[in-house]
This record gives sequence, structure tokens and C-alpha cells, in this order.
Amino acid sequence: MSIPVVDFSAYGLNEKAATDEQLRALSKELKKALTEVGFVFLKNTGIAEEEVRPADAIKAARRFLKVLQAEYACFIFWVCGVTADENGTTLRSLYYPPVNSEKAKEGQLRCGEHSDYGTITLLFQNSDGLQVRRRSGEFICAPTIPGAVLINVADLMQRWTSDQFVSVLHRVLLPPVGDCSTRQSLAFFVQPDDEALITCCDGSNKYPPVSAGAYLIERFNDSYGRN
Ligand SMILES: O=C(O)CCC(=O)C(=O)O
Ligand SMILES: [Fe+2]
Repeated sequence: MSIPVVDFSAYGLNEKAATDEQLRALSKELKKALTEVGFVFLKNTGIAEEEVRPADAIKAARRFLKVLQAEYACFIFWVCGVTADENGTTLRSLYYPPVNSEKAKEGQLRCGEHSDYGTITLLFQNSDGLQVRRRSGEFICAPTIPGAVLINVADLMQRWTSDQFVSVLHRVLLPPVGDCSTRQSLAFFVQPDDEALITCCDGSNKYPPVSAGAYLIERFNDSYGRN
């Protein structure tokens, strides 16, 4: 099974609004993808392909989360607050220089296996190499699809949905031997406002409530050490 591709044109940035029926249909498709795979390609988002503007990425992220409200009402408060100043939303530009894969060490990667910390990540990429772990354990390729945005569930979102949406490991492979191409990707990590209290959507209390800001700091401390 590959990563699902969902047509977002009904609620793309060029549309003012979508009907309830369109939102429901989209949310069903997204829910299936985020539950089964944790990654989804969105095409026709209205984000200009030739120039990814952060403001557009934020708008698209808000619309994506708004669609999910049709299934999960608990996102409402947070979606309203996502553009406040006090949050850890980050745009990361990742440039991978050319490598001579013949000289690489066994198992060497361009980007090691990891999952993301926040809620969702929007990824824009210009070459192949990204792989995503399926629930079954096997890695599948996330190819470049011109004009499509790749969105994945991150750890805080998995926690928020009581593990219904899955935040899966992903990695970037070295290019094949003889391929000296570079890789440029843009990762837009979407974080709730620092003060937002994240409690399990289903009311299960599977994980204790945590504020988004404290959760992020904890994860950074675990990865990079406390100061
Ligand atoms: O370079 C890539 O496409 C992967 C980036 C990534 O997964 C990350 O920065 O979290
Ligand atoms: Fe990542």
C-alpha cells in the first residue's frame, strides 16, 4: 500500500469556503489516511508550487485541521489559536549536498529514522529518497509528486487522538550510486499555541493533559539534553 493522495481542491486556498458535504467527504478521506498510514499527499491545495510562502503554508495547515474538525470536534479551540505568536511552529529548510554513495558507510542515511514532535508537518520536497514506515514495519517510498504537499501526523497529534492517528518513523535514503543530485526540502512543523492544553480527544485520559509548549520543550530536552 502506498501513501494516499487526496484532492483538496474543494477547500484549496483559492476557494472561499467548502460546503458541509465537501468537508465531510474530505475529512473521511483524511481520517482514513491518517489512521492507516499517518502520511497523506494533498494535491490542489492552492499553495504556489514555484514559491512556498509560509503564510500560505499556515493557511493550508489551518484548513487541513479545520477539515478534521468534521471528525474531531476537539480541534476547534486549537485551530483558532494556531496563528498566535506564542507557539513553536517552525519552518525548516533542509539542504542535502551531493554525496558519493559508493564511499558511504553501511546503513548510512541522508536523514536518520525519526518521528516529528508536533501536530502535523507539511513537507515540500524536490527529489525522491524519503521513506515512511508502515504499521507493518516495512518502509515505503514517498515519491515526489509535482505540486502536491506531503502531510504527516506527528507525536503530539497521535497523543491528542489517543493513538488513532499514527505518527510513524520516516527517513531519507542516500541517492543511488552514481547519482550526485542534491536534495532540498522544506518542513513546516505546526505546533499549537504554547498555552493550549492537549487532552485526549476521545475523553479517555489515555495520556494526561499537557500544554503544547511544555511538551515541545520536554521533547527537545530528551533529544538534545537539558540545559
Ligand atoms: O528531508 C526531508 O525530507 C525529511 C525532513 C524531516 O523529516 C524532518 O526534518 O523532520
Ligand atoms: Fe521528519
